[in-house]
Amino acid sequence: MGSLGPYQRKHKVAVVGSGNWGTAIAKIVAENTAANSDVFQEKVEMWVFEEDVEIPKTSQHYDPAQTSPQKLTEVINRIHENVKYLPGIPLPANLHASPSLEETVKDSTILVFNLPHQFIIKTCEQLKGKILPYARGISCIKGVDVSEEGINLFSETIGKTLGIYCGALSGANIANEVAQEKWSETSVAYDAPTLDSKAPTPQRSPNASQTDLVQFEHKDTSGQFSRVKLQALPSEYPPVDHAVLKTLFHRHYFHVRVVNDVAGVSISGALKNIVALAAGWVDGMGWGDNAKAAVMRVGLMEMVRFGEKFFGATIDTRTFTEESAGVADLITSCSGGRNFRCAKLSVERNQPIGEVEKSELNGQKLQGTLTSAEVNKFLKKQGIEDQFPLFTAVNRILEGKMSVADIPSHIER
Ligand SMILES: NC(=O)C1=CN([C@@H]2O[C@H](COP(=O)(O)OP(=O)(O)OC[C@H]3O[C@@H](n4cnc5c(N)ncnc54)[C@H](O)[C@@H]3O)[C@@H](O)[C@H]2O)C=CC1
Ligand SMILES: O=C(CO)COP(=O)(O)O
Repeated sequence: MGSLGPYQRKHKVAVVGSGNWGTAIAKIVAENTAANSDVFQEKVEMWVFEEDVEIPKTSQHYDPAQTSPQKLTEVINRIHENVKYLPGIPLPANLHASPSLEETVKDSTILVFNLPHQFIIKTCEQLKGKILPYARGISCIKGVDVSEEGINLFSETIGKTLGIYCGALSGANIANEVAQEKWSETSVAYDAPTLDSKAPTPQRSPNASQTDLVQFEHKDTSGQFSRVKLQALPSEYPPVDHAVLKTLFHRHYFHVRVVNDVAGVSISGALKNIVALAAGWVDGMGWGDNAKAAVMRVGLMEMVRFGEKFFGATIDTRTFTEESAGVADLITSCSGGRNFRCAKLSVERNQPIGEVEKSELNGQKLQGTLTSAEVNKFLKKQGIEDQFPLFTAVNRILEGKMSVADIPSHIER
């Protein structure tokens, strides 16, 4: 592609995570860095939580002479396929798998985080001090960092842990469909940090240098904001803005809309997983599409209520209905997502969902079960479980304290 224009340096992009969605997003990013080599270095590093794998007999790469298991990173780099988490999908040759977190992120200016949410905090702890201080992040994680004490978006948790700004990517994106290049949309949320001198007067810091940026970050359930100082990206690099992020993620089969509402995009991606469990159970009961639509209606209402209550000052509730990350993701997840499919099977087989997850997903992870427990713990602590009857019902069913048959009467209360 063209020249660097006024910029002397190109962005180096790393993807932290290589599961089903992690690998699909790494494929997109590597395709785009190759197609836009004026802005990005072509080679993309992808961190793999290393494990031994066997190439299945059904794969064109199966070799009967290979009798012992092989390292997943070596397989990906040799045959350009993630045989365990995204089988059958050819990966670009400029995507390199690495078992080392430190090597993966070295010198990277854009970090894409894409792991099941239960692993992100530990992974970020290991990244502390290993990244460029002016790097920028995008979290593709669907989950929220909830404890009894408070809620953080994972973009915020990543940002705080690493001292960087982090946005979010979320949408109606079943990974296998996106990897097969079937058309879909997504939402990228990025509210670029501003020069401190441009900050609203009450928040302006008298001691800030021209290179300091500030970000106003949701603080806690009181709706307060904390002021976070960030290192500005050196002027040798193209600024990480909506245009650059669109160039990084948009493909002819993956249409990106970039918005500012990081909270709305993240919250809907996390909470729809709880609703998808209920949709799967209801479907497993054979109750039909009307019943599933009822669960989705109440679920969407609770998603919006949760967002307004705990992220009221920052969230744009139109995100829930107008962006891919909102109702579109709810619909696709309640049609063919893993949470939906495993919940449905658990009713049909009368088997705990955790057992279905182990037997059906080959190491992929459900996010709804854990998110349900985490959100419930938080709601209980706030004393407002009754304002979220569907979320509460899902948690009680997972805990074995309520049956799926009780959902209609419970959500009508
Ligand atoms: N799969 C999908 O269709 C989509 C998933 N997402 C979201 O993307 C995020 C990542 O999901 P997937 O890539 O699908 O993951 P996945 O469900 O395929 O999970 C497996 C991944 O977890 C890794 N892992 C296992 N133990 C680990 C450990 N102790 N530490 C670090 N990593 C470990 C595995 O190596 C593997 O890469 C989730 O939050 C998910 O909700 C979002 C859109 C679509
Ligand atoms: O987030 C998804 C689709 O947008 C995938 O959901 P599952 O994790 O339930 O498969």
